Amino acid sequence: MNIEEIRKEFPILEQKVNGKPLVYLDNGATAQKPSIVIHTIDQYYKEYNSNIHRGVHHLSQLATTQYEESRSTIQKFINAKYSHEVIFTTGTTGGINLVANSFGKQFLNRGDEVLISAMEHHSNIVPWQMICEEKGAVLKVIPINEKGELIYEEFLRLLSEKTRILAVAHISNTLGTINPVKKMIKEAHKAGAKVLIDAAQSVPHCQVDVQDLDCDFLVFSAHKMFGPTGVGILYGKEEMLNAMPPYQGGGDMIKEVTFEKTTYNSLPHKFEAGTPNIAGGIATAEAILFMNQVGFDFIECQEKELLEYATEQLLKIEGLRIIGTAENKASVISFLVDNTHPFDVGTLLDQMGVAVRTGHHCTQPLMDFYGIPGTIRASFAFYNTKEEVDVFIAALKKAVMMLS
Ligand SMILES: Cc1ncc(COP(=O)(O)O)c(CN[C@@H](CS)C(=O)O)c1O
Repeated sequence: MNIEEIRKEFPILEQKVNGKPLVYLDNGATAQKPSIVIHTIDQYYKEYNSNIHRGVHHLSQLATTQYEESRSTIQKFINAKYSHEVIFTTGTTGGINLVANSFGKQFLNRGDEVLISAMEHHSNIVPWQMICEEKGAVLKVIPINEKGELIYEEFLRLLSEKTRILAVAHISNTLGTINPVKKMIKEAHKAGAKVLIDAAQSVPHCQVDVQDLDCDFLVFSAHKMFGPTGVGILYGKEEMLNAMPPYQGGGDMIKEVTFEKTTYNSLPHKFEAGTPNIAGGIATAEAILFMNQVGFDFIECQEKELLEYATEQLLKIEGLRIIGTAENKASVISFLVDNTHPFDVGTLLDQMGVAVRTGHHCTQPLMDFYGIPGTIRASFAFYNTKEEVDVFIAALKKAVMMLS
């Protein structure tokens, strides 16, 4: 598919905002949905809505088959060894909380260390703070440099025999920095630590292969990769997930319940208590099949072009400073303009139909590092175009003029 054919698959891109064509540059917050994803959810509720794993009737069998086939599609998408290593969660946040609590309960003890980085999203900071407080473990933070890159020597220095788990973003949602996670995983394993990769911002943009990475856990959200909200995926190595206690109790996660004792279900259901977002889970597979149809060659090439072009045009604007200038970067640009506040710029851009995000992007410690309250962030997806970048730049120039 060429870019015109791709954009036709996203109905929302035809929308007007404040009378202007929508230019959607907030894909880091959530991506837009292709028609096949929308249709799949509509079709489920119209044709075979029922609960899964329990009913003997036709609709339940159909829904169960579709849901479990989605699990297999996800397994192949991230190249997991087994489909039961794919756990449906509520999102990246849900997945990290599951690992922090279950892994933490089983393997974290007083004086142990959890290692994260200074660029982490709050959902990869707060759950670890909570479990460290509960278990008397210590949270350590890998510092970054002014460009927004991890200081690798500091990472190696902070790793020790006390490090139980390393939890880092593959790609920063605020800076766009791509971290060298494969070699970090190798080093962490040498030190005896397990590794969780927050792949919320990488799965939508590049091929992620969990066996090649050799990570112990990897989490991401369907809504950032063109699927529905309320669905996330936790990948975990079979031996890790089998060694961890359930995270939530309820239906589906049990084998047998008596008032004296309950035995638990096997993987993946041990970690999937209660009725899930069935339609969302099924539609997630369609989002993946759509991405496969577009192809990562196109996705990575298109987004690289957009990043380079947008960066070049932004740097022509006087008083503009880009926050996050890593050598290895994804299509996320955070920036500030002298004598303006991000919120004001974002508001004026919205009046011109351009959707960006402003604020701390759930990375307040990162804002503290730069000594700023927040940034303006443009985050691109493969359906954005250079023409949209031109509209964005013209609107930004107008906004800056109005504010100065
Ligand atoms: C790196 C990273 N890690 C975790 C999350 C949380 O994803 P959830 O689907 O909300 O659970 C996000 C979501 N970042 C959004 C909302 S703050 C952004 O605008 O950048 C993320 O980018």
